Amino acid sequence: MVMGNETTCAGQILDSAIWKVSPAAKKNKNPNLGKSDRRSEKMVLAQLGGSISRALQQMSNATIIDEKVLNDCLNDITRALLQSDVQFKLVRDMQTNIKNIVNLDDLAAGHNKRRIIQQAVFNELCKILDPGKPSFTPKKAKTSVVMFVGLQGSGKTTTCTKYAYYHQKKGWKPALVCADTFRAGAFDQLKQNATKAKIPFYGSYMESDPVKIAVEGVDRFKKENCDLIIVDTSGRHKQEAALFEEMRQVSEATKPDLVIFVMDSSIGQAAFDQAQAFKQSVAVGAVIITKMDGHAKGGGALSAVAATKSPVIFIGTGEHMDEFEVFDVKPFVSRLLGMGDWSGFMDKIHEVVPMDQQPELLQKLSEGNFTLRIMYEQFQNILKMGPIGQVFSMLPGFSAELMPKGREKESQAKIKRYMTMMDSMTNEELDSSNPKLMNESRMMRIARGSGRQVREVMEMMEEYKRLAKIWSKMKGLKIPKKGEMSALSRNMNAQHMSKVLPPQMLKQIGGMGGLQSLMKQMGSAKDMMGMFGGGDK
Ligand SMILES: Nc1nc2c(ncn2[C@@H]2O[C@H](COP(=O)(O)OP(=O)(O)OP(=O)(O)O)[C@@H](O)[C@H]2O)c(=O)[nH]1
Repeated sequence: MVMGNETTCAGQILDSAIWKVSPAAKKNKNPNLGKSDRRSEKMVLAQLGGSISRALQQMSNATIIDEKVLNDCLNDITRALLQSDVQFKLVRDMQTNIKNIVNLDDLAAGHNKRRIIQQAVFNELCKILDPGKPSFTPKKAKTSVVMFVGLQGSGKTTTCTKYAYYHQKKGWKPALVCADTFRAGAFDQLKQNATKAKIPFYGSYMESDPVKIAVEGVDRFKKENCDLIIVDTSGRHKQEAALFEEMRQVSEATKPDLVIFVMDSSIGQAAFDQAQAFKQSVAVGAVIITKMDGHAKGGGALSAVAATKSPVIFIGTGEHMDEFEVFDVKPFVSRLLGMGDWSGFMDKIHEVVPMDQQPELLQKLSEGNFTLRIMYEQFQNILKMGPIGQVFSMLPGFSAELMPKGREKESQAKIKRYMTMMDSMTNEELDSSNPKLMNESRMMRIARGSGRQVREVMEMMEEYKRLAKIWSKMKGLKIPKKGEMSALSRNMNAQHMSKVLPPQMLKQIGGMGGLQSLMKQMGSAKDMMGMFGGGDK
């Protein structure tokens, strides 16, 4: 037996975001997303979200909404879902439900049609993704055994380590048991991952009985008071009886508190059957979808939930240990439909802008006094936020589709270029909010100092002026403290927001009327709050 050594168990951004997306949004040509968008769910289903948004837009453009227009719209949505690998039956049920919910008389009476149907689609997608009961949640300092199951190559072993690492960072004492005796190299892989993350592990090169290893490992770590014992199991290339029998035996012997089914997001229509087959052998209680960073259409996630009646709890968004995200249904669906996620966005600001800079920044934001230094600091913050598209997609009205592949990288490179030029500025230049200070000779000096063209310095100044203009519109805006979503909605009125939002975004929301009703709903309806990330936390 081989045991791992027990080591020490181991705004402004808002407006800059708006600016940056605008040129890309205008183009809106390439909905495909690539590796650079690795992070996350909101990117993965961008195409689906885009198709649904388009269907809704087309419908709301129609002068009269009759049964035919509604049917056409629902057919487009259905097609988009099927193309994204959502199971046929789920899609058909969803269509029927929406038809039952949406009242044509309401639509005819001039209510905001797009929002009514969007809300119905939103609710239906949430219903599919939310099985109604949360999965077992392990408790810190109380031993839990969690068993991972899934086909070979689904990302199971990687995900076990990510799951352990995620909890370890939160102060848990996790441990990994390798009960995969089928794939040569599985133990080495787990050992390597575990060592890197300083997580104790248990496994064997010699023993061929997975049940024996699993039991020994679990016992060992129980004695060592580990609070999260994770059992990695074998996989097979395809669903076969021997695998399911083995899963059943390991489960019976280790009595896991939770069985997590790991599924590769790219398996498409096979998702439903595969998930169901595992559920029939062991008591699957939660699902983790991996490789959401790839080109998967992602609809399989919906099918897996439906098949196992278990929630998706995390998603894998890359090969690295920390490319792992908690999965939340409502923000996921709202971003999918291009509805944005305000609380996520605000939380991101609070997460990224250092605490000591926050009051000052918010003060400046409300004063509308925008200097090049502020721009520099905010560029730093934006770069820290990760892919810019991730921030954009949190804005209401923006679907990730508006941030096509390639533009993001370009935007990041541009920001870095601007920062290099600003490094060659004097304090006086950085702290002035008067663009006239930047005369020709200063620009030439900056270009020389940073090894860039004068033309590029001029371009940066144009960008600065545009940003400063948006900032001036943010004057007086009160930004809520972390998690204070309802305060945000109270403090921002539609008038204010309509000035700040780029025109095409405003159009997407449904013009001033759409924005007003959106903000009203944000302030009152609890459900809508959920739509934007769950409301106050
Ligand atoms: N891009 C990406 N790759 C992933 C992700 N999760 C896992 N992988 C990769 O997928 C491949 C298979 O992952 P493993 O963890 O070995 O798969 P497994 O399901 O444990 O395979 P078996 O042990 O044979 O059952 C590896 O190359 C991983 O790095 C993810 O979220 N994104």
